[in-house]
Amino acid sequence: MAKIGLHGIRHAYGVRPGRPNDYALKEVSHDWEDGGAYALLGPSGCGKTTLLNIISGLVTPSEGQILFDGRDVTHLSTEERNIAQVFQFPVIYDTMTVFDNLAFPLRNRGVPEAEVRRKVNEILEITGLADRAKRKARGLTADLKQKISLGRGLVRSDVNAILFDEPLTVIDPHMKWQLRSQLKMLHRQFGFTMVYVTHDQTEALTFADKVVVMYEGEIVQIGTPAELFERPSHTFVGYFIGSPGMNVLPAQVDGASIIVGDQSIAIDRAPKIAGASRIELGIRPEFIRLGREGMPVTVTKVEDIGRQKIVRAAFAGKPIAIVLPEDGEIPTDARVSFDPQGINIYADSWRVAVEG
Ligand SMILES: Nc1ncnc2c1ncn2[C@@H]1O[C@H](COP(=O)(O)OP(=O)(O)OP(=O)(O)O)[C@@H](O)[C@H]1O
Repeated sequence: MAKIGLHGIRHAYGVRPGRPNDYALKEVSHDWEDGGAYALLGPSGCGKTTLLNIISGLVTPSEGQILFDGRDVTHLSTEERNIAQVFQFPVIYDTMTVFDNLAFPLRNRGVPEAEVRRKVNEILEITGLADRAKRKARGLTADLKQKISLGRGLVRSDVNAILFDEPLTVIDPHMKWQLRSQLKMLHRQFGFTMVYVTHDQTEALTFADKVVVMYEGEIVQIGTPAELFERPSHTFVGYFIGSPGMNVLPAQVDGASIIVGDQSIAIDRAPKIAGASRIELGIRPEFIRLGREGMPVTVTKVEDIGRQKIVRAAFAGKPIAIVLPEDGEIPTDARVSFDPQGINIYADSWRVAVEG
């Protein structure tokens, strides 16, 4: 397994890019730890596959360098980079048995047959394919075929990294959870460096130690699921992670107070906002207290979602969401207060530090 270094990577599909928006991938400079499980998360078109393909060698970046354990691999092929890949749709040999499909990447590299059998049997158990080992892949369901693809990605222990591009798209919803947990377990067991592309936050948050959130060709935050929840670096992260997402309200700063509409909210210290043209206050629905004290709010709708209620309301003329426990009370003259722990200030969409 390898540490992956991305140094000044940018990529444009068109020739002679000029403006920042000509780049499908804007500047990326990060080191990804050896043995880390990373998820690339973001909406369609934000550049996830482009970045994954740059790591695998399917795309050569317009600018920058990729290092595996310090060695420059920017111009090496996927094969030379020694990477395993699992794509959205199964890539398997229909005429081979399940066993032979799994054995293929090992036999291809001259692994001794006894070792091939040991390793393939292990993967057959993990993927739940053992009872179908002798069957031809042809005629199996899409689910099972994709399990073979996953197994082929996992069967080699000598790869530098395993890359997954939305691998569970064709998998039945109830089996997705099971496979995700198996991948996580395998990661713990073998310490593979894994990069997993998805646009599904649940998938990213359950699979990865570190989630890389992308937006419009940029990495906007790399963090643990807890960091993304508690301290979103960019308003997009707040909006994209969580259900419902973070409330983002237009605001103004007056010393150590944040003004939203006609309400003033005291914070610990004045935030650093010099030169910013747009200030926003971000607060997750879980950090708003609804009761009889605090600032006025007008409740517009209550949605029951099992163990919790989502209250939709108007605050200072803007719609907000509040999460309450199932038995949470909603007074007639409802008021809200914001938990200071949950307040984030954004200047031009980026979270700002509060001056110390
Ligand atoms: N081969 C290509 N030629 C030209 N433009 C491309 C090519 N591949 C991707 N793009 C563009 O680059 C941008 C990023 O695409 P990319 O496929 O990396 O995003 P993504 O986040 O993986 O999206 P999705 O989840 O839909 O696969 C998009 O605007 C896309 O249209």
